[in-house]
Amino acid sequence: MTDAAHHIDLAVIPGDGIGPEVTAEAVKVLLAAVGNAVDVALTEYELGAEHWLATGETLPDATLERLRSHDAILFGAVGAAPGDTRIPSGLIEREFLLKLRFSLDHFVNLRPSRLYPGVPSPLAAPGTIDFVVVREGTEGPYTGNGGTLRGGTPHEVATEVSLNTAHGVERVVRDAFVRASGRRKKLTLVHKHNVLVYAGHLWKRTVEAVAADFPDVSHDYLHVDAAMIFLVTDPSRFDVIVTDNLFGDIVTDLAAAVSGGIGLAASANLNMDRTAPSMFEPVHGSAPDIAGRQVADPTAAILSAALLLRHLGHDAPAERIEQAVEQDIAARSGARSTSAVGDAIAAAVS
Ligand SMILES: NC(=O)C1=CN([C@@H]2O[C@H](COP(=O)(O)OP(=O)(O)OC[C@H]3O[C@@H](n4cnc5c(N)ncnc54)[C@H](O)[C@@H]3O)[C@@H](O)[C@H]2O)C=CC1
Ligand SMILES: CC(C)CC(=O)C(=O)O
Ligand SMILES: [Mg+2]
Repeated sequence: MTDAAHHIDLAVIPGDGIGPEVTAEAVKVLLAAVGNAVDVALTEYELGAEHWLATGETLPDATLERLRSHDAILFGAVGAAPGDTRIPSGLIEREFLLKLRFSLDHFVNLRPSRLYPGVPSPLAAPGTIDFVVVREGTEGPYTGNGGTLRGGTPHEVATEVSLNTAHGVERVVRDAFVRASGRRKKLTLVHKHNVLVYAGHLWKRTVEAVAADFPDVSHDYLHVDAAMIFLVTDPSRFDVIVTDNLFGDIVTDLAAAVSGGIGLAASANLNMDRTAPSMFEPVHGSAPDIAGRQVADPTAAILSAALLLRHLGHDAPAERIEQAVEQDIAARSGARSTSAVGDAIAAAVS
């Protein structure tokens, strides 16, 4: 057996707000699930809005290089409260989080949605939601191409350019087809090519071209606005959704809401070429409105740890976590603290 079968060199970035609270539970459960079978070396990094306030650092290049040396990164969330005027809006999101995702080439942002048995959904019936969103993670409108001309004047012009490359679109579309092939064999491209014609047509042409290599997978297309109707009225029609960085961000918060809440939604930022560590984090943000009160649901972070273990080839402990989460969710009755949820799931996987 290789050393990778027994050892994980894990970077942990708890971040801001509820990030440290939910990440502590994810680490607790991960360690309990692997037990003595895998030696996990943890290195914690203080990064995020609070760190910037204390030091003026977002993501120094030296820190990025240290992060690059780990097997994987477990991340909580970063960001200040929307009204916090001490921190320029977008600074931490762009100069820490997006810099990290782009630098480590996390081109597949995988966000599974499943309505677990026992979870009350505002809209969907049990068993009707089981799809994954494959969100492009390194391009789109999040690349920071843009600017302001004549800022603050009545003639101000603000741009935010969406970058879509043939290479970037092809690799994520191909990944989505591979995933669809291993699932219910249905891929839906979500975009807005009736208005965003240049990017939209590149995505559509790419899906048509890659589809030829996957004759077992059927594919269709929905404009993003109509897709949101079906996500609410008929989520069972989706198996694999592939979409760009911005649409994927929005689609997956709605997907989380209809499948039991943002506290259950896990994600993986994957470098599928394995040229750098992948990063695992809940879909949600730092939730400043509930931070520090031990009321956040750590399930999304815990399920993200399971995705991490799977990515590194530790399928058995990942499976234990997923089953324990499913049982924990099914048995929920009253309110529990963040750490009580983590304790219960950790006990179940030990
Ligand atoms: N990956 C990341 O680090 C992300 C960071 N952010 C940042 O987080 C900050 C807050 O952003 P918001 O727009 O408020 O989004 P958010 O996802 O942090 O919170 C939205 C709502 O969901 C609730 N919520 C989130 N996670 C929860 C959990 N685990 N359990 C129970 N309730 C939960 C919050 O209390 C809030 O009411 C901002 O600075 C934003 O930029 C937002 C999204 C992702
Ligand atoms: C804060 C953003 C950079 C990202 C985001 O909202 C997300 O990835 O879900
Ligand atoms: Mg988001």
